[in-house]
Amino acid sequence: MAVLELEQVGVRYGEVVALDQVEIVIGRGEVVAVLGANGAGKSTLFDVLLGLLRPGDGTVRVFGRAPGGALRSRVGAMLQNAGLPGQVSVAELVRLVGRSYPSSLSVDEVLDRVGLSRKRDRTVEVLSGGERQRLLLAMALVGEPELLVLDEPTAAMDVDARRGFWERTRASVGEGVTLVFATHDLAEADAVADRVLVLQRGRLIADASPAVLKRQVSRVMVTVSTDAPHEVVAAWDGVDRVEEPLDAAVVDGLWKLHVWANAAENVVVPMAQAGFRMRGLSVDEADLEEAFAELTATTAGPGSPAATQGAA
Ligand SMILES: Nc1ncnc2c1ncn2[C@@H]1O[C@H](COP(=O)(O)OP(=O)(O)OP(=O)(O)O)[C@@H](O)[C@H]1O
Repeated sequence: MAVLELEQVGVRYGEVVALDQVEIVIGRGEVVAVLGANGAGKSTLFDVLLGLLRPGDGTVRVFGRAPGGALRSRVGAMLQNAGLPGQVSVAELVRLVGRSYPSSLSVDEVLDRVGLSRKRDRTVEVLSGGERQRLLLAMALVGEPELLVLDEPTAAMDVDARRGFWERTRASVGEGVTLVFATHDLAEADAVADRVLVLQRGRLIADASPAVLKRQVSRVMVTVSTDAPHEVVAAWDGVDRVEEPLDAAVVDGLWKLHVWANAAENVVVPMAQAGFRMRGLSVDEADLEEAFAELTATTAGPGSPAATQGAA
């Protein structure tokens, strides 16, 4: 049985379409990253999954039932800007949250897992931003949930803190626990998740493994001196764009081209097969973040052909 099932889910805030015909099925034990720019609909999606918001359209099922209610005992959540009481101690707060679950980890164990043991008797108000995040994670983990929903859990962390956070989270999440988290960072999604969902203005524009998504958005720039005409190269499959550097002279019947393509072989193989000459060949990988920003920026609205369906 699927852990999460969204069918044609739509949410509007007045004129703003926050989720638009979203279809997602997530199975037991999957680790899924939800990516998207600010305002893409990630938090709205999480509110819907947790039963905090009822969608205007479509249906949502969590463990086969409507979200919220009694299901809360099977779900651990860490929401953005969650309010925390300031005067209570770290250990007390985790203990209180643990009591709301039918079975829970011991407070000391969960604080150890998130690296907060030394702060157990401190009041919440004196914690640093990163420590608050770890406390929120402890609160999400204490009830041994089968589904863990984390909304931008590492937003306030530097690179080292992020690495530590994910090491602890992955170590704390047992076999069969389903983890869904939001992030702005494709590299983080790649490092942590088996599957990436990309939201853009409320629409799901990609649903794929990080490797497939990277291939989809990855670009290389091939630089080559050749006698292949610009327009011929531009017409090959997988080639996005061709530029001739303005300052490059024709030397020995060859001119320099910069070719952006989704793989170097899409340039080099047809060039060799057609018998064009190649000299000074070099290949540069496009930056992953840049390529991803391009995907979310250029993919048009409804019915976009760039949508990648099906986790590979
Ligand atoms: N309570 C609300 N009232 C009106 N509009 C809202 C409300 N909550 C969200 N929105 C709008 O819905 C859209 C989706 O917002 P949402 O918070 O889900 O995006 P997000 O992907 O989580 O963004 P961020 O990365 O900034 O957290 C945005 O345009 C946002 O302005």
